[in-house]
Amino acid sequence: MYGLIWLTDLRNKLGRIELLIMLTSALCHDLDHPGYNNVYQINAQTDLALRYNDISPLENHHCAVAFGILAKPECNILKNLTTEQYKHIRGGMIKCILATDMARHNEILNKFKVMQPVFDFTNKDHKELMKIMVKVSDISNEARPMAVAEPWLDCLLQEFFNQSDTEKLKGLPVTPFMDRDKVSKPSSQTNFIQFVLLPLFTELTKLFPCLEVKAFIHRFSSFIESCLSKSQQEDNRGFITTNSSAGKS
Ligand SMILES: Nc1nc2c(ncn2[C@@H]2O[C@H](COP(=O)(O)O)[C@@H](O)[C@H]2O)c(=O)[nH]1
Ligand SMILES: [Zn+2]
Repeated sequence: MYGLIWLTDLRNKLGRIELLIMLTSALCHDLDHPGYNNVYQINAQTDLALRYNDISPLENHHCAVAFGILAKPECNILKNLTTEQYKHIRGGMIKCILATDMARHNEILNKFKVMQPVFDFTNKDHKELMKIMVKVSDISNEARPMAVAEPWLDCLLQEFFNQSDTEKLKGLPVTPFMDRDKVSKPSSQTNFIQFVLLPLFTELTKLFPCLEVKAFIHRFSSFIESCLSKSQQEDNRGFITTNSSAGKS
């Protein structure tokens, strides 16, 4: 989120309170995540699903935990604000964190698409952008350099497989995109990139064309780096072979 705010120059387009809402939401949006998604929570009738009546149980929980932390005097970064400012920030954070429920992905993206052609940073209704920014920060692991992205992806797949294993064990419906017998790393990622990430990035880059070039250069430079390091390894191997054969002769 911090990087996105800089890349898109949002510091000069939104107010400081909006920036605070986005940064704090991004930081808190997955607090106390149990590693099992909403579908599991609902099917397994967990305490969270019962508490939140099956409505975005996880995101409601992350948000409640965030405000529980903020209520502690030693953690309350909002304590010097006015009641009005606090209410505004709380309302904004609740909207942004609840927007990270992937079941609402299309609803939120479609709303943003509609306002795209007439987007106005000063229009109150166009604060939808803040949700999009939090969502992009949440799911854009794949936009980072491969060396950073891949270990996180491995953790995500481990989390998926753990959930589907538990679903099988408990006789619950098995979430297909988490099933180790049905998905692989490439199949999972090509689908996610094609159907979720690209449509989201496409909309955001219409508003911030600078992202397209920067993201491309970033990806391209890491691709070049990996090619270079591969060719260097090959060179090194060649060097060792030449040397050892020279030694033999
Ligand atoms: N197959 C992939 N799914 C991904 C990836 N990045 C995110 N996601 C999905 O989004 C949710 C985000 O919700 P969260 O509450 O867990 O943050 C996550 O669970 C995945 O379902 C990805 O790179 N590949
Ligand atoms: Zn989440």
